[in-house]
Amino acid sequence: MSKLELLPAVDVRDGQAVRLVHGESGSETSYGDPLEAALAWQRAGAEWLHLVDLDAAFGTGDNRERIAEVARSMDLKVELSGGIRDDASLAAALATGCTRVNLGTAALETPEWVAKIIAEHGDKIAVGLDVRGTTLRGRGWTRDGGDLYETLERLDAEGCARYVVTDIAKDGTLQGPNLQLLRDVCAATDRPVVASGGVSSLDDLRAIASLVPEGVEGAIVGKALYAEAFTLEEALEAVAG
Ligand SMILES: O=C(O)c1ccccc1N[C@@H]1O[C@H](COP(=O)(O)O)[C@@H](O)[C@H]1O
Repeated sequence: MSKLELLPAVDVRDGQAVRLVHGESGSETSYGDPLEAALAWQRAGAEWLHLVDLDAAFGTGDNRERIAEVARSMDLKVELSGGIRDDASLAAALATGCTRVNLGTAALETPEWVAKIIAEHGDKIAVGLDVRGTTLRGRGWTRDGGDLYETLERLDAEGCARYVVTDIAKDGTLQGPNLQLLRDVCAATDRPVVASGGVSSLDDLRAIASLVPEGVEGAIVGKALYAEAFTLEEALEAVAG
């Protein structure tokens, strides 16, 4: 079995590292300084950081300078998300030196622009497929944005390099990942899939790792790490191929 990549998450709202439940604004638990959180994951051996500007995703402002400071301070690979919806926000995101960006709303609302930047930037662009059931959600997960599988087919045809798949119903709940959704998405695309939402235990990570042969490449881990359900060192050991 190949190794599953782990991406500890640092979501930033109002300058603080936070975790949400179901991605709902107002459900924040704060975990302090985002740079300290990111450095802690790096010290623990992370190869990736999933860094999210939640205010930009919700349209309640942005944490652009704080996010850039975190991204630039890291020696590891950074996946940057939240509010990347036009040329200016994309340029600012790429200027942080991040390894790739992850687009949500733009893939639903401005498909021509997304097709153009996929053609220009290749695997520096991932698309976040944030779903309730099989309906995509954008604008801070507050607005419906079409059918998962129709959008996946379109993005595949445009050359999208990878997908970050989040089951909103699971996100931030510590109730376990939606393995069937991951299997279904992997069956519908030949592009790698990063799993997001619901991880609560090392067994959950082992279950996601069992889907590597089907196309799952990585897993984002948030609340379980902050809630100390396990350490990042234990998680990396659990999924080492
Ligand atoms: O990660 C979350 O908890 C989250 C909650 C609510 C909205 C967005 C969230 N996260 C990330 O934001 C991007 C979408 O941002 P945008 O639509 O491109 O502005 C999405 O990929 C999630 O990773």
